[in-house]
Order: sequence, then C-alpha cells, then structure tokens
Amino acid sequence: MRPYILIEWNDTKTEAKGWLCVFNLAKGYSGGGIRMHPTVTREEVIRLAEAMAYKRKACENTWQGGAKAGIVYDYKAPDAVDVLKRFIIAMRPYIDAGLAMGSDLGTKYEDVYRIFDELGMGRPMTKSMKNNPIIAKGQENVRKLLKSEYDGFLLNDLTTGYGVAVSADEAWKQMDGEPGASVVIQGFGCVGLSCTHRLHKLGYKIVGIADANCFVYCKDGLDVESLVSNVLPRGEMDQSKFDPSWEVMPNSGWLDVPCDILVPVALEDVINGGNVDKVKAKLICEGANIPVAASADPGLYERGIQIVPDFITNLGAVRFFYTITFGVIEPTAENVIHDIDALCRRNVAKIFEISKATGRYQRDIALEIFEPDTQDEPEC
Ligand SMILES: NC(=O)c1ccc[n+]([C@@H]2O[C@H](COP(=O)([O-])OP(=O)(O)OC[C@H]3O[C@@H](n4cnc5c(N)ncnc54)[C@H](O)[C@@H]3O)[C@@H](O)[C@H]2O)c1
Repeated sequence: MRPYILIEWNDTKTEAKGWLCVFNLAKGYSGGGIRMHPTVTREEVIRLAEAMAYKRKACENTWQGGAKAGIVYDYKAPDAVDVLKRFIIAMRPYIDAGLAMGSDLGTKYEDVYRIFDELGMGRPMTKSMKNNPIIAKGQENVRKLLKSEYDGFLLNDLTTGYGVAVSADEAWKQMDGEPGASVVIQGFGCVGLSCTHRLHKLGYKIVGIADANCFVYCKDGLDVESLVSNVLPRGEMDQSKFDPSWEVMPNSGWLDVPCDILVPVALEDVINGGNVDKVKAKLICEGANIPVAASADPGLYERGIQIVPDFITNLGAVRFFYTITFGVIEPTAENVIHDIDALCRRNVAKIFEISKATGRYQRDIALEIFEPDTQDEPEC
C-alpha cells in the first residue's frame, strides 16, 4: 500500500523540519503520535505510519486508520516544546478535521494535550464522533483514566510497556522456554521502563539495559526495582545508583552480551543487516516501532530466531484509547490492563501457532493476518 497523505513542514524559527503521514483512513478517521528526534527521516515517518495502520487492525479497531508525524529536532533542547507547538499549529486543519495526534518518542502526551488546550482545539474527532454520545462519555472516561495510577505508574505510562512484556512472555511460553529467562532491553523511557518492571514481576531476569548514555550489564540480574525507582527524566538511568559490580559499557554494547530474549524499545532499525549476526537471543520482542530493519529479517529467520512484530506487542496505548473512547470495556484501570494482556496474548498465540504449524516467519504471518483495510470516504 502507498501512504494516503504525506505533508512536509519547515519551522519558521529554527532549522527543524517534519512530516505528517496519514497512511490510511477508516471511517474517515486516522491517528498516531508525533515523534521528535534529530535522526527522524521522511521514510521513517512513512514506515511508522504504516506500522500504525497494522496496529489499528491488530487492536480490532475498525474506527481509525494509521498515521504518524515526525520532527527533526533535539527533544532535549530548551525550545523543543515550542517547536512541537508550531508543528501542531501547522497540522491544525487535519487535526480539527479529526486526525488524532498523540505523543511518541521524544514527546510527552501531557505537552501535546496542553498545546491542544492552549490552542482551544479540544480532542480530535470527526463529525460522526462528535454526534455520538458514547464517544463523548468515552472521552471523559479517557481524561479521568489518564490521571489514574496502576502499580505505581500513571496508567498511560504503562499500557504499552505492559503489553510488550506480556507479549514477550506469551511468545516465550509458546516456544516452551524455561522460566526465569534472561532479558536485555534497549530503551528505558515510557515503554522500556514499564516493560522492564513487568518482565521482572513475571519472573524474568533482566541482565542488561541500554539508554541514551550507556549499557549496564550484570549476568546475575540487575536490581530492577532500584533502577525503576531512580529513573531520571527522559528515560535515563541514574548511574550514581548502579551497583559497583555491574559492568557499564557504551550503549552499543547491548548486542554483545548473551541473553535469551532481546527487547529493543528505543529507536528504529537498531537490528539491521550490518549487525544481525551479533544477535545471540532466541527471541526478539519488538517493543519500539520498526526496531528491526527489513535487511535483518532473512538472517533472523535463517538462524531460527523468533520474533514478535511491533504492531502486535506495542499496541497497549492505542488499544486503551480505543476501548475507552468507544465504550468497548468498562472504564477502570484494571479492565484496561486485563484487556491489553488478553489481546496481546491472543495475537501472539495466533501467529506463533501458525508459525509452528507451517515453519513460516512470524512477521510474514502477522502482516498477512493484520493487513489494514482502507476506507477514505468519511462516514458523515
Ligand atoms: N510511548 C508509547 O506509548 C509508545 C507506544 C507504541 C510504540 N512506542 C515506541 O516505543 C519506542 C520508545 O518510545 P518511548 O515512548 O518509550 O520513548 P521515550 O522517549 O520515553 O524513551 C526512549 C528511550 O530510549 C533511550 N535511547 C535513546 N537513544 C538511545 C540509544 N542510542 N541507545 C539506547 N537507548 C536509547 C532513551 O534514553 C530512553 O530511555 C519508540 O519506537 C516509540 O515509537 C511508544
């Protein structure tokens, strides 16, 4: 499929530039997050929008298509939120027409929503949604739930990470893996942090974590509770709290150590044709969007390394917004988590069972099962 709409933007006050890609519409509606990172490219935004289109399908969401936006800028710069605001102003005609934009790598949903409020935009909705009382109530429930906590995290900060962890667990069980398997995680931000926490609670041994600054490793398992409770803003580990026995390496070291399961939850294309031979794990659970480049897939398949694709594992936040906005489940934090758990386990089991029966690569199976529908004529 080709992307439906692709728009380029150039900032008026900085060198920042960006793109919005609406990959497909469903009932005239689409949505996805806004990413900010110095390495963002146009092609990346298109691929991310495509992955979002598949994710909607894997979420059983027939109301929304997939979109994504990306801004080439340093998310740590003091004026990063101003740049984000100018991007949102430029995209306003699409957002006002119902294109739902949220946060992604390098941006925070609180900032996106605050900008919507400052600009008096409300929450994105199509005309048919505005006239639907179930959706009006659902949006109020989303607002309430966004403030609720579960397991010590804000609900929206754990929905995706918890789904990634459960997907890894289900895949490992499908592979008849031994309990207490060792895990290396790349990324300790919104998704990586809660994923690490949940995998630890599920009995996995977290032996290595990489963030933007370093890779920390301990073959007997890191002290996850200490790392989680001491995390710094922007998903950086507090190195002053590291145990002296842990090995600290450059963050590229995350592929150099042995482990059973690899969970890339930071950037795209981090496993690629150039480094695929370094992968030592038996299973890769894609927590980030598009962390494994197409050039790595043949090498992984040939070596029998199993994979859970991104749009299956990291659909938690998308499923949360969908089920609550559209009144699919009763609006409690417990229901949100249980629903995501069940969906991730169901989808992972489906693709692994087919893979076991046919010997096919899990990504190929998932791309077939969850191929997005298109419907560009609005409902109203
Ligand atoms: N936030 C969500 O709900 C959500 C939902 C679906 C998918 N995703 C995807 O998950 C990924 C991570 O998103 P996030 O929201 O956790 O982002 P984030 O900005 O909160 O965290 C990013 C993490 O990656 C680390 N990092 C940055 N550069 C690195 C490098 N070179 N090596 C190792 N680590 C590095 C950062 O230190 C941080 O820990 C992205 O691909 C995003 O698209 C996020």
